[in-house]
Amino acid sequence: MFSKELPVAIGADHAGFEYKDALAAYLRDKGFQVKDFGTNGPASVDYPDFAHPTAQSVASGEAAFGILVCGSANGVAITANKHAEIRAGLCWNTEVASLVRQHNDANIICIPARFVDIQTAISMVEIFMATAFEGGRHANRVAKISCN
Ligand SMILES: O=C(CO)[C@H](O)[C@H](O)[C@H](O)COP(=O)(O)O
Repeated sequence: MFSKELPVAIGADHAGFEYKDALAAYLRDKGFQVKDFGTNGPASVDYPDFAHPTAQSVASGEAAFGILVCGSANGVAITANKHAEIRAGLCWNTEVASLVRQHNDANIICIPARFVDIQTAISMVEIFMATAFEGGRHANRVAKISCN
């Protein structure tokens, strides 16, 4: 459902960088371009410093969609959703990863690295990428999300 013409934007803090790197390698193997906003090591960092540029890349249309990873995924989700054009959903299994596309037209998936294994993370990204927004009644709801 997402064009390979545009890169995938991906970012993480120190709790998520290993998952970020594994997901980036998976996506490149599948022929996607990846724009990696870091971080790139275990040194403690602040998740907004990585979530904001990732979200901006999606919001600007530079990236097709985004992936954000931190320990619980709450920090990166809260940060990304500060961008008016972003609908960032926290996902912990493949059913939720499908629903966040079907019902919420999410453009960023947020993954809790300390609470899911890497295979689940990869499977969630696969489902997220392959699932279309259902529109209909959901479009009316999504249209009401923005409050500014
Ligand atoms: O923002 C978060 C909490 O929702 C993320 O999970 C961070 O990764 C976490 O806060 C980092 O915690 P740490 O103790 O500094 O590693």
